[in-house]
Order: sequence, then structure tokens, then C-alpha cells
Amino acid sequence: MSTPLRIALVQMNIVAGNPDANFAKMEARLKEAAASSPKPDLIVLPEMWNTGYALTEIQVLADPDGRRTKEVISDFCRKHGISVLAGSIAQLRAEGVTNTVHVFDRTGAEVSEYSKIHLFQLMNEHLHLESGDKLGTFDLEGIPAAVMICYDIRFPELARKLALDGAQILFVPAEWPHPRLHHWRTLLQARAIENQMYVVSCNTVGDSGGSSFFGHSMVIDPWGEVLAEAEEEETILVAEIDLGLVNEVRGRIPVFADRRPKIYE
Ligand SMILES: NC(=O)CCC(=O)C(=O)O
Repeated sequence: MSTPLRIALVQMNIVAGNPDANFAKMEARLKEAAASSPKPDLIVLPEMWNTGYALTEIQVLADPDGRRTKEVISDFCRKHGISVLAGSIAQLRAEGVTNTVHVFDRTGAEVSEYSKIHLFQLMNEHLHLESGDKLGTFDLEGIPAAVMICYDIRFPELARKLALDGAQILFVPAEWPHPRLHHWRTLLQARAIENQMYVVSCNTVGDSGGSSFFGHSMVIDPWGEVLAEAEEEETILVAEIDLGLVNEVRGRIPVFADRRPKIYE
């Protein structure tokens, strides 16, 4: 068995349109997670936690170049010796606003940045946000990992590409509402089973903009077993994962060795 990785998921209610309130809550939750014993190796935040889906005001609310986020979270990581996958934020850039994840290691160094590739039309993202065009693979202190954001999980070809590129854990920050709980649970489990990887998904809770976000953050192992699942209220969900299981499952059913890409790619 390899060294287990302890992960804490901050399932929080986001106040749409109020970055100051969301920063205050996020910092309190990070401190709470860091104070738990044993302390987590990594903390994961949900999608668009700085602004929520206040899309009509997003140009004003978004974090310019992610500066505030980077400063606060990098400082937290350095002080506590914990890595943070900083969910996603609305980030203001020269070309517009993106829905972007920043990942920091336990020294506070930024190891990755990923912007949501597939914009979700049902929540008007395509009208207010720019899409990313780079893959979300990264290395977190020797662990090959990747990130996709919320709606991205409906694209199995993206998850497969990330797995083929070596990812053993797929992180999914989300802001996913009712009535699609069965899609959420099924798609996350499918991505874990078909790619024989861990899936770690962090959703939000609460009502805003006519949507009701149901939580159910999940940690799923490479065999598709749900190791931990939250309910519908604010919580910090903690799970320990053993990366040795990835190769064990891939050895038991050799999906990657059995692929016939010349026929279908
Ligand atoms: N924030 C999102 O991308 C929501 C995706 C979603 O709800 C879906 O059904 O897909």
C-alpha cells in the first residue's frame, strides 16, 4: 500500500455577487480544515466560489488576474503546509472572464492553472465567460493528477485524454444544481470506472439565481466505489485515498492495454 493522501472538500454555500463574503467564508473553512486532526494533505474548493453565478456583473466582480486568490491561498498553503486546489474562480483577463482553477502545493507555489473548456449554456456561461483551451493535467508533489470543471464531466473524451496523459486522480470543482443529481452521481462514477482513476468532486449548496445546488460532493475510487459522499448542507468532507489502488485496478481489468484506438479514433 502506498502512502495515503488525506483530502478535505469544502462544500460551501456561495453568496452570489459578494466576493468579500465568499473570501471570508473560504478563509474560515480553510483554517477549520487545517485545524482538524490528522490535518489534510490537500484541500479542494468548489466552482466559482468567489462570485457564484452573478454573471451579469461578472466583469466587475471577477478577480483581476486571480491576484487576490493567489495571494490569500498561497499564503495559507505556506503557513499550514497544506496543498490547495482552489476550486475555480471568476478571473478577469485582457480577453474577458474565465472560470479558472489554481492549484498550489504545500510550499505555496502555484503548480497549475486550468480554465473550463466547455461552457454551460443552460446557466448562460457562454454569454459571459471565455472558454479555456488547455488541458488540466498537473503534478502535485509527484502525484499525477488532472482537473475538469463541472459541465466538463459530460465529455468522456476529455477525461480519457487526461487519463491517457497519466492522471490518477481527477478533481472536479462544481456548482451543479437540482434536478440533475442522478446525472452528477452517474457521470462521476462512470468517469472513475471507465478511466480506473480516483474522482474527487466538490460541489456547492444553497439557492441562487433560480438554481438550487445540492452538494453531494463525492470521493470515488478507481473501482467506482463511493468512499465518501456529503449530503445537502455545508460541510467539510474528508477522505483518505491510496494511489496504489489505481495500478491494482488497471492490472485486474487491463482497459488501457486492451484499447483499439486505430479502429475508433
Ligand atoms: N456549472 C455547471 O457547469 C453546471 C453543469 C450542470 O449542471 C450539468 O447538468 O451539466
